[in-house]
Amino acid sequence: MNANASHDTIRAVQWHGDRLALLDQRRLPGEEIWFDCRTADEVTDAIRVLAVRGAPAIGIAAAWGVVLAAKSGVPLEPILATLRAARPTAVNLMWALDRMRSRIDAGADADALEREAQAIQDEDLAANRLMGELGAALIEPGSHVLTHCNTGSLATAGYGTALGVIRAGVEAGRITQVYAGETRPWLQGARLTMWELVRDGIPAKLVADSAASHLMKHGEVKWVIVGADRIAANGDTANKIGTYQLAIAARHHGVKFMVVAPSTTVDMATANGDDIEIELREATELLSIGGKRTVIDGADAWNPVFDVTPADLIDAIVTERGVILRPDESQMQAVFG
Ligand SMILES: CSC[C@H]1O[C@H](OP(=O)(O)O)[C@H](O)[C@@H]1O
Repeated sequence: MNANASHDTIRAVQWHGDRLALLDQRRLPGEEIWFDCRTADEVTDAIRVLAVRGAPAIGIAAAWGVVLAAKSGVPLEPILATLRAARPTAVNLMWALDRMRSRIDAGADADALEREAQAIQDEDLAANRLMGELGAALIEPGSHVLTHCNTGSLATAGYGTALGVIRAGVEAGRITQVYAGETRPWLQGARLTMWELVRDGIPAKLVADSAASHLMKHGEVKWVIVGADRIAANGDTANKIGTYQLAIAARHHGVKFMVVAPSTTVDMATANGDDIEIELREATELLSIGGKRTVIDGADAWNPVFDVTPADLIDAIVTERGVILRPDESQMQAVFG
């Protein structure tokens, strides 16, 4: 691994006092294009089109959207509502907006809201580093692991959740090979996770989503390590589409399954995974690749972009508050109740 790992330099969401600079994740890995959001509505649009994506990152971006609105003096109630509706599954978005609202209700001015948004961002980075250590400690030296989607610096304030565990595990010699699933249809794994891992000099191989079970069958991986968008009160976990089938295959093949997410991803107000809204995105995202249509005209598609892994298929949930092994409602209540 490159001693000057670049993960410390990837900050996909950057506040500049009167604008929010975003690294456009639709353009990676071919182009590193930045653009500025100067209004809350521009932040909402950026979240909607996945220019910024990843559960923690969209919560952080939304918090800065509130600051942009407060500085411009527009009424904040409609701004909070519009930001909240940008995407439905990742609870970090609602958590961040609720935290900003509580400061607004307490009379915070624009400067105080700016400090709050900065705190949200800084706390996320600190949580990722702690989770990296906690999760890596579970992994026996010399392990190969499989990850899904992108849960790295691009999806957070930096370092990453599942990818943070992988970074810490590689640094500690506990992980010697990473397999990254391509993550159809938006290709977060192929386009974003491989970009982060190659930049860090971490040994990584891309695998087709459909190759994951075959990989596990041949004993190539010890852990599947993924992020989360919403963890319900019983430990059921919503994450990128394809996660559920990875968990089924992992259990079948005796591979351990780790979910890594900050406490801002835990939603104790949602009883179980059946109650988590799964975002359905446009069929066109499935009917084309890189803007080129790959399916006959007239064809339609069903494009859910998250699924729910039941708690009984999860071996460990790693948060900055600690590790929950074989999560269930009572353990979740003990830590997050
Ligand atoms: C630490 S990112 C968590 C989560 O967010 C991603 O979804 P998306 O790329 O659609 O924003 C993916 O589900 C990650 O696991």
